[in-house]
Amino acid sequence: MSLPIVEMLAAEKTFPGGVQALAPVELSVRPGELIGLIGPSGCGKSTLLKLIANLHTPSAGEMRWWGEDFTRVGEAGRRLSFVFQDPTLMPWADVATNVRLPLDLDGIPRDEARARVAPALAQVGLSHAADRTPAQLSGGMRMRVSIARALVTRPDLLLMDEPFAALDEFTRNRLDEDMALLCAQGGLTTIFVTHSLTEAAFLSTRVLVMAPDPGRIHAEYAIDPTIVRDEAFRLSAEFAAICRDLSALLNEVSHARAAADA
Ligand SMILES: Nc1ncnc2c1ncn2[C@@H]1O[C@H](COP(=O)(O)OP(=O)(O)OP(=O)(O)O)[C@@H](O)[C@H]1O
Repeated sequence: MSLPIVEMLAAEKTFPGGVQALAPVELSVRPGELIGLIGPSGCGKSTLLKLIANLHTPSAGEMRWWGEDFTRVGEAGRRLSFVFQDPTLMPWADVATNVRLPLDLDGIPRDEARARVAPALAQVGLSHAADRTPAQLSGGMRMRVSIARALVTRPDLLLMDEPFAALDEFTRNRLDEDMALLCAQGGLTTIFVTHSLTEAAFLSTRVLVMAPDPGRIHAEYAIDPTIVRDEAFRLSAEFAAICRDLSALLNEVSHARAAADA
C-alpha cells in the first residue's frame, strides 16, 4: 500500500480561551483519494482542513507529510494548494497573470511559468479566456481560474473549503463533474469541505461525517472510486442510496446533539 500523503495521529486543536474545536483525530489520506468533509456548523471541518494546511498548529498529537513530521518539512516541501469559496483574484490582472501568481511568488523563471499556465487553463476549460480580466468572467469561470491557480503548482494535495457554495446549482453541478474528471484523470488528491450532502455523495471516494462538541469524525463512508461521476450517476439508484446513507449518518449526529441539549 502506498505511503499516505498526510497523516493525523491523535491530532487535536484547542484554541486559546479553551474552545476544543477538534478532539484527537486519526486520519490517513492516500494518493488519489477525494475526501469530502460534512457535518453541522461548528463541528471542526475548517479547523481540520487548516491543520492539514498548516494554517493552524495542533495543540497535541502529530501531523505527518509523506511520513515526516510537519515540523521537519519546510513550507516549500509541503506541496499543497488551497481553494476558498471566494476566488480572490487580482481584478486588474488578466486570467493568465492571476493563474501565474503562485509561480511568480515562488520565483519560477517567467518563461517556464508562462508555459505552465496554458495547461492549467486547459484543465479547467478556460484556454479561450486567458486575456480576460476577472470582471469579464461569470462566477463559475472565476472559480475555474481559482482552481487553475491551485493546479499550476502541481500540488500533491488540493484543499477546498466550500469552494462552490456561492454558485447556482447548475454551475455547481458542472464544476463538480469537472472536478471529478480532473481528479480521476490527473490522480489529484483532494480534501474538500461542503455543506451539501449531494455534493459530498457525488464527488467523494470517502466521506467523513463529523460531529460537534467537541469536533470529531463520527463516521467514515467509502464510495467506489471507479464510479464515473457524471449526469447518469447523479440520476442513478446507486447515487440515491449513497445520499440516503449519508443522510442517516447526519441524522445520527443531530440526534446525538439534540439529546445532549435536552
Ligand atoms: N480562531 C478561532 N478561535 C477560537 N475558536 C475558534 C476559532 N476558529 C474556530 N473556532 C471554534 O472552533 C469550532 C469549530 O469551528 P470550525 O470553523 O472548524 O467549524 P466548521 O465545522 O468549519 O463550521 P462551519 O460549517 O460553520 O463553517 C467552533 O466552535 C468555532 O467557534
